[in-house]
Amino acid sequence: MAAAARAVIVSRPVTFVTGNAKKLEEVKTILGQSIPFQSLKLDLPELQGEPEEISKEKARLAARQVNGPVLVEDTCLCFNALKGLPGINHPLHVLLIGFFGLNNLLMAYEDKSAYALCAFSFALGPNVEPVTFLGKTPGKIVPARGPNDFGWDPIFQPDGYDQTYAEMPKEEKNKISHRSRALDMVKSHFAEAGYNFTPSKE
Ligand SMILES: O=c1nc[nH]c2c1ncn2[C@H]1C[C@H](O)[C@@H](COP(=O)(O)OP(=O)(O)OP(=O)(O)O)O1
Ligand SMILES: [Mg+2]
Repeated sequence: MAAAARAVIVSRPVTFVTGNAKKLEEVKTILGQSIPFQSLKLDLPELQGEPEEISKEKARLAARQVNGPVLVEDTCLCFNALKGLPGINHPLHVLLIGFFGLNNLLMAYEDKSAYALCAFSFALGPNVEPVTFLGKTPGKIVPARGPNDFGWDPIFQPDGYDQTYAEMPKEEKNKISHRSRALDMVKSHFAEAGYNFTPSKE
């Protein structure tokens, strides 16, 4: 990718707004030193609607509160048998808390295929329209296998793998995950725009 003609100096670090420690851990690993950022937990509404719209509105709300550049993220599983439901922040997500609930939910359907969806939005500030990046990883829902320490990782087996997200080494998940695919687009966008953010002290 061609480097931006000139750097755009931004005198604030990027704030990644999340309350989810596991998500933050993955984002830190995936971004490494490529984008300096700090993290912050804010009490934002869990909006309903289309992924892009939910994500953009979350970024607008976050940018207003932070009064600076923000990155926000929403993730969900989408089942093809249910035409993409539950989707981001859908009330059906309570079923995901118990894998039994989820496996029962799909019991009636032959089609166990699903995709992990990640929406990142970046807003340069409170008065700048956010840009959104969607990352998707296709796979299927299986009975839980592997450590149970991050959401639905034990029940999602990406296509082309015989391990669930939970069973595979972290580096492997981070190579193919919905999150890393979306972050690749974020990185390209930052490189093209030539953003040069002031590193955080975190
Ligand atoms: O890679 C993942 N692998 C497995 N499970 C995951 C993943 N990523 C998110 N999850 C789970 C966490 C949460 O129970 C639900 C909705 O995620 P999501 O609404 O984006 O997260 P959240 O509300 O905890 O954090 P935030 O403060 O960033 O909105 O999916
Ligand atoms: Mg959330």
